Amino acid sequence: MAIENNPVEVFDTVFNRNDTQLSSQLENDSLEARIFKIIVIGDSNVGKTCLTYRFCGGIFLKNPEATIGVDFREKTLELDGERIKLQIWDTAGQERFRKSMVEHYYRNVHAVVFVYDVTSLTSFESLPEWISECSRHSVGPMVPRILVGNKCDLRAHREVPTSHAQRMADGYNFPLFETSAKDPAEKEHVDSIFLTLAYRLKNHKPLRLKQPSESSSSLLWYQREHEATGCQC
Ligand SMILES: Nc1nc2c(ncn2[C@@H]2O[C@H](COP(=O)(O)OP(=O)(O)OP(=O)(O)O)[C@@H](O)[C@H]2O)c(=O)[nH]1
Repeated sequence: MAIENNPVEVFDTVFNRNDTQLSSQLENDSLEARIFKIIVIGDSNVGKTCLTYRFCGGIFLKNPEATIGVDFREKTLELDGERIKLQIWDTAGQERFRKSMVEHYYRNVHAVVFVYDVTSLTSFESLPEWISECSRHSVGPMVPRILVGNKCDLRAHREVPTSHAQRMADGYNFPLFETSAKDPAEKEHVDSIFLTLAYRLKNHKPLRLKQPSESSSSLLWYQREHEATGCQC
């Protein structure tokens, strides 16, 4: 089955979880690969799922369903001759879908991507609350954070000027990216968000995460497909 045929099924079969087993499984098992956990946070509908799909699968999802709990995607990168995996936690923006998972989002996180929608002032104004939640969950100041304004393709509907976003980013001392998960011409820009984090994380200590078993893992299938077709950064 080609990934384009049914990407939601491919990713979600094994890796959409909203239970407490997930975290302990990830934390207790032995390390098979150097993995960094990156969480993607922000209001519902800002495009977190689409950004992670664009980065991990190279595609744009027109009609993604609201994330329930968390979805995982992984991407293997080769940086300066070193292989690392980014394990990207696409979190639920809706409060009712994130309640039971919040503790798990933040545990042992290596980097955080805060996303807002440039056509929604409300989503931008929510950022301080997302940033505070992150700090409330003891994410240390050394954990890299990035601010991402998504949906830049909707130029006529923009509500958040770059200058405002830059002021906020400077205030927090985070890098700011503005991009579009939808516009194929922005693919490289989307990649650069995660690559920026990857380079910063390269010298960090990796999480000890389990490599899922080959027989049951859609994720490994996905990775093998992409490695076979050379679809890696
Ligand atoms: N025009 C445009 N639409 C986008 C873009 N990114 C996402 N969308 C659309 O915005 C809607 C929400 O996208 P999602 O990726 O599901 O948003 P989310 O932040 O993951 O939402 P939750 O799972 O509810 O937290 C979908 O209809 C997408 O097709 C973009 O860059 N441009």
